[in-house]
Amino acid sequence: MTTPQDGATLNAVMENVADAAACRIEIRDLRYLRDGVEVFDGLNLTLSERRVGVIGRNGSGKSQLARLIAGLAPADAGEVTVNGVAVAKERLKALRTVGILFQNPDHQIIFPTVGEELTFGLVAQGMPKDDAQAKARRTLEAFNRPDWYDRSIQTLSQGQRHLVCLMAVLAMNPGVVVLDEPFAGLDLPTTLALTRYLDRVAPALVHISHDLQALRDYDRVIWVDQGKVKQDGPAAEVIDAYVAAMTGQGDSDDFADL
Ligand SMILES: Nc1ncnc2c1ncn2[C@@H]1O[C@H](COP(=O)(O)OP(=O)(O)OP(=O)(O)O)[C@@H](O)[C@H]1O
Repeated sequence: MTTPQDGATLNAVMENVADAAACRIEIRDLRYLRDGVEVFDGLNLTLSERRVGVIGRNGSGKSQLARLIAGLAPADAGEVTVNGVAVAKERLKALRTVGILFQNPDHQIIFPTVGEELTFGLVAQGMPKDDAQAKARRTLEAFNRPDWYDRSIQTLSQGQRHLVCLMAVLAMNPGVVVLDEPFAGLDLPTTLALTRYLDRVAPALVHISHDLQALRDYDRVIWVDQGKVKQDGPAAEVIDAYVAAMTGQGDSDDFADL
């Protein structure tokens, strides 16, 4: 990947970037069932740090938490608000408040060209189409990809598709970006480049990952286990406790609780 613009230039193009200090996620008495399976029963969390990591075993509830914070699923009881917006109910406001990146860009990209993909999110936010197209072009320029506007998604590599998703999300200027393992399967330089982009311009990040190293410098890490917060605190402390516990479990060759 080629070098992006510096953070100040990116911020200027992203426009109206939310103040990181004002970003706040409130999860109150959250109950959530997925196809009859109880994923959360009374979860409470307040997140106001700039970089929050979420870790936990397969099936512990991390992706469902990401969907709930992004407002993509309604809670069965309780509420999730991001910067005061009830994200599942106030969908238009939620699109301006929180963005999400999934593991597989092909689950996120809908349109055949890069320009259409970036324009779509902005129009969904309520921007007139001409303005949205102009902003899509400005965003591509900020990421040193001005020639990608008419580029077919099919001609892009997996890493490049991730970059399209990232640009589409950041063009919408969300205060909070939720990352649901978006870099799994990418090579190290691509992962580092995408992470650097995010670090420069995303006001607040909630990053779900099995890559514990990527979260070591975060302000806070939450270990989720069977839909509950098992440990919550400084990154190094929580990650070390998690590794110690998982190393013990890994010795047992038991998949029963997966
Ligand atoms: N589409 C679905 N239908 C029914 N149950 C689901 C669905 N998706 C997830 N679940 C259940 O919800 C629970 C939490 O799953 P979730 O995907 O949030 O786990 P995760 O922590 O993200 O796991 P992984 O690390 O494997 O991605 C699991 O018990 C899972 O079986």
